[in-house]
Amino acid sequence: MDPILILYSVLVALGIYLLYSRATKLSLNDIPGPEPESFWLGSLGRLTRGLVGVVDAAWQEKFGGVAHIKGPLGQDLLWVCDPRALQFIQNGAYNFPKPSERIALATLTTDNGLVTAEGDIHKRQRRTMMPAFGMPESKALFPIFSRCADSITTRWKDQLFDVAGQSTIFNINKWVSCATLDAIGEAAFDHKFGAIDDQEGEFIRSYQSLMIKTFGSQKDGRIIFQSLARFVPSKVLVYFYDHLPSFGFLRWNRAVAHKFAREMIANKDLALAKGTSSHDVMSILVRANNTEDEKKKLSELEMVSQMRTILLAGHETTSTALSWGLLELAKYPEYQTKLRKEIHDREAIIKGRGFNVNDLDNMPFTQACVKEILRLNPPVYHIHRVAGQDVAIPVARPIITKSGKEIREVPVPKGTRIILSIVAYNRDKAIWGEDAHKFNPDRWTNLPEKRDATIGVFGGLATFAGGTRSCIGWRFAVYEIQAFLIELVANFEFAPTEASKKIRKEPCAIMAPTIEGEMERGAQMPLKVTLVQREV
Ligand code: HEM
Repeated sequence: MDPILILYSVLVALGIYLLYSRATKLSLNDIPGPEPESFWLGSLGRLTRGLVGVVDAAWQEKFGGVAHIKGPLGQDLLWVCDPRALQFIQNGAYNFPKPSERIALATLTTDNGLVTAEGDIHKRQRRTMMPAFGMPESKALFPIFSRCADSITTRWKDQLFDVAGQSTIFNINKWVSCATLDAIGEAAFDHKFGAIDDQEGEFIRSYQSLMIKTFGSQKDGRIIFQSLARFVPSKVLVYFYDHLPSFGFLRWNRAVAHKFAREMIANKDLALAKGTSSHDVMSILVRANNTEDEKKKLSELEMVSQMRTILLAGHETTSTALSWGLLELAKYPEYQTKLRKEIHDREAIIKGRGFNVNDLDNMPFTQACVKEILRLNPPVYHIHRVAGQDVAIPVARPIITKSGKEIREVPVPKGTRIILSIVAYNRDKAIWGEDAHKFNPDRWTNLPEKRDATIGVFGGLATFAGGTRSCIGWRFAVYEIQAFLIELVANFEFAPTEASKKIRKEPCAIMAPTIEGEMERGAQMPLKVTLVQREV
């Protein structure tokens, strides 16, 4: 056969194949979205460096629940806050795994724990850990949380005793961060870190503002590298992160945390053998691991990883939520006064017994404040996933495509990186009302009966995510926030300061509070604190 004819036939066949696959291949091209700011960064510069929630709010206003955005070098990404789409992705978690480049990064922060596990390994780890995070186990921790919150009260009262007007400015974040580290130490490990007394100890320092120091203020090169990292094998990436100078602080944290975790697990094993094991999260986990069938057990590295996971996932998240919450209460004194009145009224009823979880049933405004705090300023504002295969993602509200079609399902090609916007969902006006961007705890008493889709594990909020990979420690966090709020608002009044007007919602995987131009000083939340005068 004539070779020229063969060549032509091959080229024609190839052309037909390319046309066919282009016509049948799923594409996001018809889905509306913002113009990229540049080819190099796409829209990710603004999204990852601007104040948390600002770009999300603009996209939600303009494009609704779904937007096709460009990443660095023209990559296609999907940004989602539509309730039905979030529900679909979170309920089918194993079809939407975490992107490999994100797992490589998370491995540096939590090793091979629950946060980085996928598929069957995740299922096995989660099953072993669940007994430690049930309702009764979490309720039992309430007195620990109250005690740790009280340790702030004692220190602040000491400091305010001699001050005129019994009032001064504290960096709330630092105090709350230390007390919540103590709380997680006792509740999760039956260990006293003593952070509130020694705020400069090695372990404490290795966790202070960890996320800001590691993920704050990302340079262009880092954003581009992080996007291209999807093409690099995970092992190479992990090696790379292990040697990159900008992750030096995180590596130090890892060394300190590993030493602590290994000692702790050895102690727990010993206590179990002697029959003196206690009720903290890790002891429950060690016990559960000892009774599991050999094949389902967690290895030593997995146990160490779970300790790091709990420390990381459970500490800065909760202290951040509390810091933002106290700022909102400072900005809205009428709600602060209402909350304090409910707490004092309840104190009068329980007559010095100390609060317990059952008291919360009779404190609706306190509960409303906690929900509103977690709604308005979710510490984890974005979640990252990848489409494991070609998929049509359903949406609650139809989308009008660029070509003018109305669609109820978004066609998403396999491999597409998806950003789940918790912060946008939590401020969706169709769900939370026209004042969704404002702190208003009263909204919880008159929310619309019917919502588009119930997502999340707490209050219909996306704050703790939902489905198979929802936050395992959400009850722990909610009780902790309740206990701290009750203690602090009962005893102190919070007011804004000149510096607090310059607070930024810093994007660094969590929404950290920093002061404009002072990011190198870490998380700051300077509020004026005044001792509440009480009858004796
Ligand atoms: C206000 C506090 C907290 C917030 C806002 C929060 C939020 C979240 C979110 C959004 C996720 C899902 C992340 C993803 O899938 O990419 C998550 C997962 C997780 N959280 Fe939390 N969390 C909080 C407190 C805690 C606490 C106190 C603990 C433990 C004591 C904890 C342990 C975990 C763990 C282990 C996971 C991974 C679950 C899995 O993948 O199966 N979190 N958290």
